[in-house]
Amino acid sequence: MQRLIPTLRRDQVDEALISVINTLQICAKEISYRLHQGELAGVLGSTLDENIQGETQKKLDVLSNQLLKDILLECKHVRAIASEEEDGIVDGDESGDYLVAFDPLDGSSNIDINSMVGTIFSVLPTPKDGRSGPDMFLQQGTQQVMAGYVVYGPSTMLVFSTGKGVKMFTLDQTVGEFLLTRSDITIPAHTQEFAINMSNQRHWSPAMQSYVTDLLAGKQGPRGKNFNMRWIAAMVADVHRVLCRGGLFAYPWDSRKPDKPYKLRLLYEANPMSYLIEQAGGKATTGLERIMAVQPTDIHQRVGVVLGSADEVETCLEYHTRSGNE
Ligand SMILES: O=P(O)(O)OC[C@H]1O[C@](O)(COP(=O)(O)O)[C@@H](O)[C@@H]1O
Ligand SMILES: [Mg+2]
Ligand SMILES: [Mg+2]
Repeated sequence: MQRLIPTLRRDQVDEALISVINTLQICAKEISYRLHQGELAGVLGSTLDENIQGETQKKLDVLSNQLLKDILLECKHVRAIASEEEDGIVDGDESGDYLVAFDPLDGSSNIDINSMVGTIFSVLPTPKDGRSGPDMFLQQGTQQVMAGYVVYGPSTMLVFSTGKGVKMFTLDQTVGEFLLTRSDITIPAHTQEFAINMSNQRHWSPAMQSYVTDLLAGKQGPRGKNFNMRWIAAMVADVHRVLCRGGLFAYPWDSRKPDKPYKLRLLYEANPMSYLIEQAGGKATTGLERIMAVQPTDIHQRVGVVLGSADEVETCLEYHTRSGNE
């Protein structure tokens, strides 16, 4: 089975980027080890702090963030990092060619129940126009040179793309190395499976409500087929399932908190996952436009997300278009 670094060299990935990916996989192994020790490592539970988004931080959110930050900033190719758990960006090496944005621990609510969580990352080129600070990160998702995630499940998997398809590596615990287990991932265009937090249904836009109502109507409804539903409550795990067997994943606009109508973050969650989904032949939209075409205006910005099997995403968009994209 192929090891990580030789696989990247075969794909002619540039050495600086290989070094960034290598740094990320070192962090992943460290986080994976702590997670698998679970309660024994004393890392479960919450802290008394909130992050910039007003969410209570879990001990593992803080620990994973610190690990990624410390190790990435030691890599001379990293110009700066931005994290869901940091107020602002943190500068690295002035001459670094890459910026790394990450969600250190995705699916935090799953930590204490020993369910799937992950780490999501996105690598952007350092702009050469003299920009500094957070502005460096305000690039469209189409500019990403690499994106991926680590899913800490029954096995730990590293899934990423450098623009040449999606590859999946599995951590071999016996030798401590990520080995290539699947490549050229392709998402089927059709699906009969969707993932959405149904408890928010009454807060969605009329278009989204009517789309999901028709899915639930099954064979007797306008879609003429039955759909299955799954919700792991960790985007990383739900998107992993979509990459493995197709499906539609959505966290759409909702009216619960008018000042915070979206849940998922553009830089740390939506863009990297969209990059993978598109690399695997799927589609990723906000409900209005391609996610990777959104021009970020703030590093912590949030967006609506509808992604997955191409034809199903298109169908969902038709409901939005018909209702005038309200
Ligand atoms: O609480 P809900 O509505 O099920 O939301 C789950 C969603 O929130 C998230 O957990 C947000 O990510 P964080 O855990 O990094 O804050 C997503 O991974 C997931 O899709
Ligand atoms: Mg997250
Ligand atoms: Mg998180």
